[in-house]
Amino acid sequence: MSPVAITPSNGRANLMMASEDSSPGTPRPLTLTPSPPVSRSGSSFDLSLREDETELGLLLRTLDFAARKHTCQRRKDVDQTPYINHPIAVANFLASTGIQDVRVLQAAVLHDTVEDTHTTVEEIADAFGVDVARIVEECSDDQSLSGLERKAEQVRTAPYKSREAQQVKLADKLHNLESIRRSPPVGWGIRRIQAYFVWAKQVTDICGPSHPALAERLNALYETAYTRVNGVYFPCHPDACAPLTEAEKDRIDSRLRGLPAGEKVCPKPLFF
Ligand SMILES: Nc1nc2c(ncn2[C@@H]2O[C@H](COP(=O)(O)OP(=O)(O)O)[C@@H](OP(=O)(O)OP(=O)(O)O)[C@H]2O)c(=O)[nH]1
Repeated sequence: MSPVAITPSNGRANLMMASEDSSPGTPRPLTLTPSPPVSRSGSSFDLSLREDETELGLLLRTLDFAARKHTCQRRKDVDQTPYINHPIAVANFLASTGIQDVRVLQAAVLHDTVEDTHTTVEEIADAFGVDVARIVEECSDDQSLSGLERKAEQVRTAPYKSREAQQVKLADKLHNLESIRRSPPVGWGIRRIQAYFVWAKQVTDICGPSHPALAERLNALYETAYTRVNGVYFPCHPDACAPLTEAEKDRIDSRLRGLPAGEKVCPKPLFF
């Protein structure tokens, strides 16, 4: 996705492509100065509340927007969980660890809409204000890059993201990592799981200071997450984990025993 400079204008979005003045074919300039906290951005507090709308109503409108955008999408786990479960869980991690800024919770709910659906940053700014749009933009990978390049970009740009975007990143990674430990994406083997954990730790080590409560949960996970694939037990993070004990193997067995074998996706077609 292209970098977008967002400037507030009468509470409405006024978005300028950062590359507008570049000649065609010129690589787009990358912003490498730390983003100011959203709370100190041009719009001092842009909540985009509609007339008579409460913050709770705004959050529900945001959930409704994200649910529509992700309607046809599923997660990669064996259950093919509805995709919307992920952004809801990310927002819930933040709310349950003390984040009260509704713009951060909205951005968490919306964080994959630009990257994974046809939603634009401008559309989000229009519906929810420039602050939320900017956080979502900061959390969106450039889809024109390869998977490996996107991963490298996340590590490279993490220090320059706003505190709010870093908080969403922490919650996003925590949910993905917990999902992998509980039920790895179909087809993922040991190497891929460990590579994801190693990479995620690089990103979350940088973002950690933005929200110590989540950083602590992530560190606990890196140190204690083990799983089993094709009968082989292993630590999810090859370096951060303590040696695997027999008691831990039993815990893995009992956790995985509850998982479906993958022959039926959930939900079976149920229509109400
Ligand atoms: N753990 C897990 N991940 C799932 C699942 N379903 C979808 N995903 C998404 O898949 C990506 C991780 O898979 P990769 O193989 O590393 O990434 P890629 O498909 O985008 O190349 C994550 O997004 P990402 O944008 O690459 O990473 P992130 O920035 O969201 O962490 C994650 O949000 C699932 O069931 N479990």
